[in-house]
Amino acid sequence: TLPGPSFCLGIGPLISYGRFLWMGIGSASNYYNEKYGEIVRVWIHGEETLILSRSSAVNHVMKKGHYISRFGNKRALQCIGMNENGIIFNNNPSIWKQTRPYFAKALTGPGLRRTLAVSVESTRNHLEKLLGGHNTTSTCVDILLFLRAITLDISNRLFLRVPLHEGEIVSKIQKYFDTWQTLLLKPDIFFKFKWIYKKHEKAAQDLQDVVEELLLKKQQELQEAEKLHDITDFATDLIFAQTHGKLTADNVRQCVLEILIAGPDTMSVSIFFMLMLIAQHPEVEKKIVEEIQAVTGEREVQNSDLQQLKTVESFINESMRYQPVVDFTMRKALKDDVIDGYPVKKGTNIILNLGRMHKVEFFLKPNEFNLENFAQNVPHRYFQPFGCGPRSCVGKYIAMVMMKGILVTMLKRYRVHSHNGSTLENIKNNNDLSYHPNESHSRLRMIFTPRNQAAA
Ligand code: HEM
Repeated sequence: TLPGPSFCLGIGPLISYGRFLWMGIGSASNYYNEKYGEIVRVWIHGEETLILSRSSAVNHVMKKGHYISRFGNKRALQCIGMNENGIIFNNNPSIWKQTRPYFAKALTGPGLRRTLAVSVESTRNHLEKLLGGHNTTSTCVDILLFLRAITLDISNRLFLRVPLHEGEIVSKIQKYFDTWQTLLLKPDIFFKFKWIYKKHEKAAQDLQDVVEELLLKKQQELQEAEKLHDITDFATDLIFAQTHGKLTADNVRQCVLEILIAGPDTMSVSIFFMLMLIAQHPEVEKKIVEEIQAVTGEREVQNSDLQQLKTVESFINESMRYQPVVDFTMRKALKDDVIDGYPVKKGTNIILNLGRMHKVEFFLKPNEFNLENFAQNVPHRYFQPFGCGPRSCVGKYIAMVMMKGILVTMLKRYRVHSHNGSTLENIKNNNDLSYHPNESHSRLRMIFTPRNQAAA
């Protein structure tokens, strides 16, 4: 039998579901793995749910073709437009199979090659806009807002290419994410009380409306253009697919929405954690800055440099391992199976607890932030921040390039410090749909000091 709390006349399922709603998905998963081991059976919404943090079990699920669906309340997914639309929580395998290739095309090949230059330019522009006019040695920056604006701008330049109001959209993306996180596992009864979830519905609708407007602008531009631009983009491909009846309008809008939120939801917080780790580990900063200087000198980072930025790469990997933003991923078994000797029924929900997996196996100093953890080659099965197999992160290559472009461009010019003595250990975090700082009470700030002035 599978380890985990006992059924006990239905009390076990009630308690475990309650724990997920109360603690958040990431925290509850860690609680159960810690208490019962690396393979645990609990219940969410009365459905059997496995929480896996043993690498053999996690890799089994990731690689097999019958775990290509996720789970979540259907009403919640309808409310945020993800039900059978888009890609991230599209639980209809045949529609998901139609949409994923559009993402794969945009996030690899020529798009991937342009990413570094676009990331550098966008980061430079934002740094100049925010800090350029200051003569003072240091500037206090609302860091998450800043990083979200950069990641949104990069995504827009790569995938949509229409003028947009960054501040307004960043705030709508955050509210959309909060809605997604709040509703995802709620019981059906919650949706019977419209007055309770009305504000969430509005938050989701607001972002959908903005994306609709952006798509209209894009369609207009395409109609007015005398010939197609040299570089086609994600949005253009989707609009053509809709014109040819291959994708519905709702699906196209949702795909554009998802490619725009993917960066601000994941990378901005990841880079924030990285900047905090740099601020807390001056010896690591020194190594990174020396490497950047040796490889790029006075010029901006280029694609041909990426292979040589080995310390930067180890630093990004170690940061994602030690302080992950995407701590787990959710799947559903579409067939009966056996995982690590345990029988698993079709329909079972699966949580792959990647963050914990990265701390319980293989690494030399699992509970420390230490670049030595990546000093030797790490076999893929022990380190999967983006997942692997058919439902892995389709943006994994582009995400690495964007993070390198943003970090290198910032660190070449600025030293970063935390504000008011905040450290990763003392800022409050939520570990629900993702692991991120709790921003409900105050905004997080960091101090940027120009390197030339810091040296003087
Ligand atoms: C630090 C950055 C990022 C991390 C750690 C991350 C991690 C992940 C993980 C763990 C998954 C689930 C994989 C699975 O179930 O096996 C995922 C899915 C996904 N990611 Fe990322 N991601 C990042 C950035 C991005 C970016 C920049 C994009 C696109 C611009 C992106 C697009 C997606 C999409 C579309 C999916 C859903 C794929 C599907 O369901 O078929 N991600 N990501």
